[in-house]
Amino acid sequence: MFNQNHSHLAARREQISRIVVTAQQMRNIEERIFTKGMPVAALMEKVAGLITRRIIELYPLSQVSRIGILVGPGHNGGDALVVARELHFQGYQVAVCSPFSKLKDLTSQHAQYVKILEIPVHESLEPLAECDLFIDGLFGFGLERSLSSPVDQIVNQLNEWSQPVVSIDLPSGLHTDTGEALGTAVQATHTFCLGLWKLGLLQDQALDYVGAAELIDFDLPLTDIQAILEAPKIQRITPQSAIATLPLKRSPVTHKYKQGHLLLICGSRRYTGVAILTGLGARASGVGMLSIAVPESIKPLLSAQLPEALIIGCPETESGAIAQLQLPEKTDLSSFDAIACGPGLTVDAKPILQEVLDSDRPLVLDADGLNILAQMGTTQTLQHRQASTVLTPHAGEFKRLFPDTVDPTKDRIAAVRAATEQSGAVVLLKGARTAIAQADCVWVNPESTPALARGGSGDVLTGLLGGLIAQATSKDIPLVEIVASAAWWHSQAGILAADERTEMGVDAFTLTKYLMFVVSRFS
Ligand SMILES: NC(=O)C1=CN([C@@H]2O[C@H](COP(=O)(O)OP(=O)(O)OC[C@H]3O[C@@H](n4cnc5c(N)ncnc54)[C@H](O)[C@@H]3O)[C@@H](O)[C@H]2O)[C@@H](O)CC1
Ligand SMILES: Nc1ncnc2c1ncn2[C@@H]1O[C@H](COP(=O)(O)OP(=O)(O)O)[C@@H](O)[C@H]1O
Ligand SMILES: [K+]
Repeated sequence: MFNQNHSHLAARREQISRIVVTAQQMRNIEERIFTKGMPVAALMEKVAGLITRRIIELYPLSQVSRIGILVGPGHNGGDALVVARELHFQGYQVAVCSPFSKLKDLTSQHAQYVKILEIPVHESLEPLAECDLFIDGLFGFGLERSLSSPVDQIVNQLNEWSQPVVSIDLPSGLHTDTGEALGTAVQATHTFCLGLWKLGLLQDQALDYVGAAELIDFDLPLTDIQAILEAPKIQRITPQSAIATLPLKRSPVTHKYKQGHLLLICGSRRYTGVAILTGLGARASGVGMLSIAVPESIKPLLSAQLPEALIIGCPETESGAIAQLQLPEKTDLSSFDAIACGPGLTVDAKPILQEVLDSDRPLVLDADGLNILAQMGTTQTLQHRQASTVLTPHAGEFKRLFPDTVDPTKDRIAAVRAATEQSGAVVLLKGARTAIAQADCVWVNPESTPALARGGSGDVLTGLLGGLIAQATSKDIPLVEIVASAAWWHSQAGILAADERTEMGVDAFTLTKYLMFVVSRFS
């Protein structure tokens, strides 16, 4: 019985940790449970109790004694006032900054009560300058417009000070869905996201404000969540979701051709190292057979670095790009389980792209593969493909591929969704929080490291991804999930490498060495 409950809780935790909501969806979920009878005030007590407990764990009285609480007009402010009261009872010296004259009813009642408890309440922030810690309860998902005076000045002042800040639900000022700072926003040390992950916290532009983010689960029933969240669904990649798609178990009687055959087409005389890095990424995927097509003149270099791979030397252009694919005898593109094409090709390799697009194999396009595709016209060109295509642009490549759609620097999730809808491809938009979309399904990689912001780390991803797709062709796993798992694996290797070697120590070659440790750690 105990075990059953335990596994039930673990399953809930996993499900909850994958869900991502917009402000409107969160509002609808909460309304649903309030309509069913959960009192708003009771929920606020519960949530604030959980927040208080976590603050005490992170900032015990032995280290922090004075806490400043910033209170906004809505229920985010209400949460903050309950936290103020509870911290006061726990022995902290609490002071409140409440710059709004009009508060929602419940918030106003809590404001009255903290005054009765003789907790000092100020309209300005200045009297709180000596606090050791701040709790930001100005706005949560109810923020509707840019911060204006005086609250914008309060936020700017707070950001200038050096004390840690815990934001309740979201750093105040951030748009709940796009993560954009509306005018200004609190730069938090910790963000305690309440109930379900808000989309804005997974957008790159929010990351300078969010600090370390964690979810405070307050037991929203899964049935109520599921009743509101219809497709399209946005999900966070978790270790469990990623590991589930990796080709970890092999049949004892398998052989190399059953473990996938990947063709990489990459490199030029100018970009030799790129081809090596892509090859090393593919090697780490565990793919059964690896063939790498490169210009003839760099074949010896590739052979030296990847002795297990079949290196196919191809005729080259004057500039040192692959001029045409020259596959070994009795081999054509249908001999491979997947093709990954693009890193280091240069745009002179244009005829190659047409050839791989015409094949009926799953195809990953990256780097120059994307630049050539953009020249050809993304949507029209991909219309003719018979098999799946995965595009892996960073924001610059994305804009070239999809010039007339949502700007990926404004809303990455909306952008990646529009791109998959337009092109029919699986689109992986690289960044700090890489987003992957196919049809109405979106996955976001919630954890990574800026150590990966370094030339060559994307090439490693292309090889890894190609190798995983080649191995999965006989399995019944949605392609978008394999792509999401590759992004997760790549980031986790970066995190592991950065932990051991600092963020400066993760060059792309080193990254390839850490890939296998991720799987052994999590599986
Ligand atoms: N409903 C509940 O009982 C729960 C509420 N929760 C908390 O409540 C928050 C949402 O509460 P609310 O819907 O009241 O929203 P907020 O507290 O985020 O703020 C909305 C209030 O601010 C005003 N406002 C919006 N933008 C403004 C701006 N730029 N300048 C000045 N005023 C502005 C609105 O008119 C409204 O009164 C969540 O983020 C969370 O902290 C959670 O604790 C979960 C349970
Ligand atoms: N700030 C960051 N945080 C986490 N990951 C990042 C960050 N910046 C870049 N990355 C990751 O590093 C890789 C860079 O790929 P890309 O831009 O194609 O570089 P390259 O072509 O030089 O290999 C991508 O996987 C991307 O998601
Ligand atoms: K807040």
